Amino acid sequence: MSPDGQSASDSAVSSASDADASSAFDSADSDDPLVAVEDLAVAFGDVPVVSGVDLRVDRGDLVGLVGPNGAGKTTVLRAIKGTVTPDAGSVRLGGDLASDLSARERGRRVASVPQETNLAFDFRVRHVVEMGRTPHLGRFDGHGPDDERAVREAMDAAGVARFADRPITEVSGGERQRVLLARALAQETPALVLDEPTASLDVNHAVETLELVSDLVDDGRGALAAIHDLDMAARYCDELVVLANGGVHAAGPPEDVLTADALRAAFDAEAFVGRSPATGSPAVTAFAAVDDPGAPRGHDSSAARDGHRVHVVGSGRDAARVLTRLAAAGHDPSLGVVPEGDAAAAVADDAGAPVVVAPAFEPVGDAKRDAAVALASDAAVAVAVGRAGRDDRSDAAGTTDWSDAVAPTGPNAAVLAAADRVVSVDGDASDEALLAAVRDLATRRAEDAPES
Ligand SMILES: Nc1ncnc2c1ncn2[C@@H]1O[C@H](COP(=O)(O)OP(=O)(O)OP(=O)(O)O)[C@@H](O)[C@H]1O
Repeated sequence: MSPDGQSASDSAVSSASDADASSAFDSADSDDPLVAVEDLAVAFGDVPVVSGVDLRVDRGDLVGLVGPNGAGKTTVLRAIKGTVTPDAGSVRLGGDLASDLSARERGRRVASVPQETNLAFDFRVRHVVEMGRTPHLGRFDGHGPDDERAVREAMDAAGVARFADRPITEVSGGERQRVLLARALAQETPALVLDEPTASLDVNHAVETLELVSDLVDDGRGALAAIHDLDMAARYCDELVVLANGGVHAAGPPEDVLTADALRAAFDAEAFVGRSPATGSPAVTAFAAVDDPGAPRGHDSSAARDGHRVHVVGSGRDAARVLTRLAAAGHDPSLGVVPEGDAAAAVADDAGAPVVVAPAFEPVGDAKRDAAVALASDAAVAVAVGRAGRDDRSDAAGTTDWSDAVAPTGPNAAVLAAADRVVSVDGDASDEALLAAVRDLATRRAEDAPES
């Protein structure tokens, strides 16, 4: 196939044909998806980029397209816009094959916000936004009141009215991105495709932009957005499509799709997926991969991690961090005993890790202690997270002093005693040291185990 003309790719619509002026798309009455991509394949020359891509955007859907650099997100969006011709498969807009539609009709069905633009001329911002009206104009029409209203509303919504009379060449990268959003809004299409719409935006404008798209979707439009920021994608999108390794790696609601295994397989990243306390949506913490020969990584390693059962003893943020890092590295952690409300307990819940929690101001009961002992003795390794040399203990009143949960006479002494092998770390331990020690002890334990 051939990429067909970069020059046309960034304009709202490249030409106006009257051939289908009467076929104004009104899918409000239709059950057809606004965008349906089926079995799409695109190659540049003889280099395949994506194949077998299926996705659909219905009214009310904000679909996020995520994936590593070079996965083909922009290519898929360009195939939908019609600026790249698929080698195989189909793109339908409102039920009709996009290839059967004129540029004008496509421009009435889908508007795009490109990642970059070649708007080299010093058009005023207002004129760039007015270009969004092109698909709605007859061959000889000027802008009418409806066009002026649409342009005004789009500039207000995207927050560009303030610099409407500035040349586009004299606005910042982030302002330019919002101008392109305004141009797409002025097009008043049922579907929007956005390529990294927040890439150059400060945090306030990034949130405003996604809130705006989200509101438009709630009002009945549909949008497909390539987004690198996984937390933002999880927060705003109804569904995520993960592109990786030449195709769709996973698709579905963010909480189903953003898992540590999926991130490892798609992004080759070590990541912990928790929950944002503020929004409740998945929150991704990625770590620099630690060079570890025992831990295979790579494209086909989604289920191949050599993880071990590791029981963590300790409390607070230090234990939370250790648990997070172990889970991201593919281990299978558990935790306890920790006091109710502890930061590490919240992380364990997010990780789906077994955790034993005891009331903060009472002695640790036998049942709790036994439960943690069982977890520790089942683990290949226990990690004691604490401050070396402390000797805190249950006090005379019978409550538990959690200030150093791993002290030799502290509340978890019996739990640590039950573990086969124990790694002791303090809060400053490096990831490398922690992971190397865990893997080393786990491997030695496996070697020492009697043959069955
Ligand atoms: N016009 C082109 N000619 C040849 N190869 C291209 C062309 N456009 C893109 N590619 C290649 O296709 C692959 C996918 O590129 P694409 O821009 O779609 O990825 P992406 O997922 O959007 O990446 P990023 O996250 O970095 O923006 C890359 O390897 C890229 O180099």
